[in-house]
Amino acid sequence: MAACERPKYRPTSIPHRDPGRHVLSLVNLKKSFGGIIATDDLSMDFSQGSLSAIIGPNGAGKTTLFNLISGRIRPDSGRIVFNNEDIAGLPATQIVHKGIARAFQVSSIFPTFTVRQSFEAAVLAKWRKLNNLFTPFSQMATRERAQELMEKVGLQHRACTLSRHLAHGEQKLLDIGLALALEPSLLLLDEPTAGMGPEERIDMIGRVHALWEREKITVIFIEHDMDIVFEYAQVIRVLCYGALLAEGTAEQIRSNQAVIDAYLGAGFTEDAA
Ligand SMILES: Nc1ncnc2c1ncn2[C@@H]1O[C@H](COP(=O)(O)OP(=O)(O)OP(=O)(O)O)[C@@H](O)[C@H]1O
Repeated sequence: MAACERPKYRPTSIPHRDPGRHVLSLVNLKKSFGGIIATDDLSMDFSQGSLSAIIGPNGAGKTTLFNLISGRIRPDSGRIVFNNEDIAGLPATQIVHKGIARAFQVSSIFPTFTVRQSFEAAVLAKWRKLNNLFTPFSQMATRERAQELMEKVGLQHRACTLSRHLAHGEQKLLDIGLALALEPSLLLLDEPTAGMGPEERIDMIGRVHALWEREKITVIFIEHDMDIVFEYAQVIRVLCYGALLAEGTAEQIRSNQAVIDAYLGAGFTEDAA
């Protein structure tokens, strides 16, 4: 892939405008680390119930963007409007409470738990947040909810397996399932197919797509696999040096000259044909 050069124009073209209700809007969001501008005056809107991808070269600011939305880091300036409320700078725990969950390596929190125990712990954590410490919880209800979540991500056959003994793809499913236990309306997925072979990737993104359809939640995923992005994302946003280079449908992004120049590379259109 071609190296990303700082965009001279910004953004070159935004042919796509999503007409749906915006569940999340980023307004002039900025974040720097010393002299590095990781998020460069980003503004973008995410429609409720959409499945969209964030792409861009290494160092483009994708992870930083997820860190900002999920409250892991605070922006220098700008707004993150979620369900009409500015959540910029709120602590991560409060943001989860408001309905944004991020699936990443949570399984490592429960390495000595079985899959069922991990789900039960996540369900209890969610319910404890909603009630007070002394609210009695039915073991049956916890078990049923954990079972439901395991089935949602297709891990019910691994209920008695220790989390750390799961295969790589199964760990990812556990991460996603544990994020779903938080009952989010917006789910952030950080490279759901990373480290997988071609067949496993298709299987994983197929599961993510099925979940998105069934749960009717908004999903934003970071992904490097262009075949997956172009096949599954309704809207694709391309970052380059922290700025929005372009946004649009697969067709629009594929043929966007600025994206080809900065990210996809000149050979891409011929390869795709
Ligand atoms: N905590 C930090 N301290 C200093 N610099 C950081 C920090 N986090 C990110 N950066 C820098 O900000 C820029 C954006 O990084 P980020 O990880 O968001 O990019 P990315 O698009 O997710 O990259 P990749 O695809 O490699 O994961 C990079 O130059 C990175 O080195």
